[in-house]
Amino acid sequence: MAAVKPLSGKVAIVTGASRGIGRGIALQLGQEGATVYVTGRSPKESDSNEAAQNNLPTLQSAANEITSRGGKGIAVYCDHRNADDIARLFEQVASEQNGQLDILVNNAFSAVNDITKANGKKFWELEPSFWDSVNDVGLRNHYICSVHAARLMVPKRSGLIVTISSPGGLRYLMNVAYGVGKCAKDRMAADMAVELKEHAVTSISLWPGTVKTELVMHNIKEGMFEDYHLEGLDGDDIKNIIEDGESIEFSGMCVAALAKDPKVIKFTGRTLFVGDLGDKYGLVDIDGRKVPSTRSVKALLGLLQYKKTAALVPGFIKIPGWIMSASQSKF
Ligand SMILES: NC(=O)c1ccc[n+]([C@@H]2O[C@H](COP(=O)([O-])OP(=O)(O)OC[C@H]3O[C@@H](n4cnc5c(N)ncnc54)[C@H](O)[C@@H]3O)[C@@H](O)[C@H]2O)c1
Repeated sequence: MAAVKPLSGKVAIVTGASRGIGRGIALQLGQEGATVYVTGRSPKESDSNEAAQNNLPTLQSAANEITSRGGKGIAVYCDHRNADDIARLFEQVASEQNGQLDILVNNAFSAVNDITKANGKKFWELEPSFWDSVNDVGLRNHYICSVHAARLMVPKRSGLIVTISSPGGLRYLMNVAYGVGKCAKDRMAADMAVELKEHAVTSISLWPGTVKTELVMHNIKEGMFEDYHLEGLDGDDIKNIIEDGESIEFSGMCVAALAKDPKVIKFTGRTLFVGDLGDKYGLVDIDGRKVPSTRSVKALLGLLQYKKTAALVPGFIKIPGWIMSASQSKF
């Protein structure tokens, strides 16, 4: 008889899971046996056209792969810019799962291409609508999803809400709208934790490292990084960093490890780095590589292209989180 998988009987929603980090998280939760609702935009809208034209994966293929890995994948078309669509998604899950929702992963994001195209432009040189492109799906939608999820989780005194963020939450990165959105997500996860803790529901923010998603790999092939510049690095440096990045599934391994941890509430309110969770839970990426922490001095030097110095620094030396936080003090 096949062994029962650790997340068998658990119900998860992963938003924006047709491709990228959301897809990787959904696959890993499915592999551990969960029923996973994966969302993406309507097939009539640009997402699926983009997928078909650019040979990117589709939402239904994510659902099929979850099922083939031993979970149950359910594809739901939901435009996360639209509050009614979001409400319908949670109604569907509540009615099909008898009010049970164990895991919400706030991941959907609509601005990867707009941000790449905006490279080098100041906020006043972009249309004000750039904010909406980044933060309608990338922030507002996560708040709305969390409201609906908490309404299902609080009465059951159980649940895990993971919000996918990035180092843009700590300091200026790429552009103003991006950093403000990420900083707000970290704060949203922390403030939700204050109100959820007495109800035994966990809320954390998770920072992946650099991830070689299908879309950025496609964009590299299309030459979108040729004239790109970021923090003193040029397009070739950025391409190398992305190509050397972690797989879309490593964040998923971390979310699955958190979901399996009976003491996960001890992390509530915190912003966690995937590299640190890899160390804690003994995880390696699907290609067998160890993923460095965003706090690793060696990895940071490597990212800044000080490769010779990085080679001399032991991998276990990490910048304490409080120093990173204090270095960006508002006061
Ligand atoms: N890629 C990286 O290196 C990296 C690193 C750290 C953090 N992040 C963060 O991870 C998150 C996901 O990024 P990604 O790189 O995987 O993005 P992606 O563009 O590859 O995937 C985004 C997903 O969201 C979906 N989506 C977009 N608009 C939608 C809408 N209106 N309704 C429903 N679904 C919609 C897309 O279909 C897709 O499935 C973002 O918050 C990003 O900032 C990414």
